[in-house]
Amino acid sequence: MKKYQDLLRDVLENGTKKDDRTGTGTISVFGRQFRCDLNEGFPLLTTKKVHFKSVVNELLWFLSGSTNINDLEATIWDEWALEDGELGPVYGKQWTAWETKDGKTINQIDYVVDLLKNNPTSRRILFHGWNVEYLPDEKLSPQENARQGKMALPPCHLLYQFQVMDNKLNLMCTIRSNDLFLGNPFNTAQAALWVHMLAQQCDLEVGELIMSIGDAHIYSNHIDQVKEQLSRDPRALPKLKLKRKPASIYDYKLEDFELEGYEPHPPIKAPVAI
Ligand SMILES: Nc1nc(=O)c2c([nH]1)NC[C@@H]1CN(c3ccc(C(=O)N[C@@H](CCC(=O)O)C(=O)O)cc3)CN21
Ligand SMILES: O=c1ccn([C@H]2C[C@H](O)[C@@H](COP(=O)(O)O)O2)c(=O)[nH]1
Repeated sequence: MKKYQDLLRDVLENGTKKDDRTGTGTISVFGRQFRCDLNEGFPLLTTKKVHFKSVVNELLWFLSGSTNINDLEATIWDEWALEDGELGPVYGKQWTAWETKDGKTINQIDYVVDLLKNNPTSRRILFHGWNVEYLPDEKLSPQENARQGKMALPPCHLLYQFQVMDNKLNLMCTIRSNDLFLGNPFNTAQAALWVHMLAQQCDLEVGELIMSIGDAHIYSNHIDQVKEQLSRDPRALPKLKLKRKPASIYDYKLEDFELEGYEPHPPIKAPVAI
């Protein structure tokens, strides 16, 4: 993942100091892309160990439609949830049960699977989470927003646009705001998982992943960790093995995902900005 290191260097060299909602402060650039050919390996960082199980768990949790951290086997959302575990209508709700004015719901994932199988030349194969009716008030805390039926946090990875060319499945994932040290490694690996899972379900080959980022930032309390990471040499990317073909996109389990040859540098801890 030299491209990831190049992005970190770009932000350190060209970024601007900026205040932010969390009060932590960032160095930011605006508008960056990097591309990964998924046939060259699975894009999981090797310059620090990323907890792959949490990456998979969070994705399967989104896909289940749950918005409650009690259904998530990871602690990464704890700081934003209400006492009962609720986060308001965040990712899983918008992806699988977007509410309509007649009181019904639309499953955007079903729509994507249907198009990939039945109309793969379409240029409309996408799902997104930016449901303006449920956006939080930035002046209130995540919990206050969730209590009022709003999202605790608005989506960061908000648009997943797929395209099929030469029987290969490509994805452009748009992220409006990206915590490059903690969030980005999860976001990139999950986007790659989407391509692998949908390609398997729809009898396609994996193609290219394009990560397209709006505000790409390094938090002021992640600088030392970033420098440590930049001092490390990237290693060969692991390979992802899907151990079986589940009956549908909703039937994947943690045990279905196996990484071969993941030999990263040690983990690096960093505080999360709330
Ligand atoms: N500031 C901020 N950055 C984020 O990346 C982020 C948010 N807020 N809010 C919502 C979610 C939660 N996400 C998170 C939160 C924490 C970690 C984190 O602490 N990761 C550690 C440990 C991972 C684990 O527990 O398995 C890491 O070293 O990657 C990662 C993503 C991504 N999102
Ligand atoms: O998947 C995610 C979720 C969150 N983030 C980061 C990006 C920002 O640092 C914060 C969100 O704060 P906003 O003020 O709403 O932009 O969380 C991420 O990188 N990836």
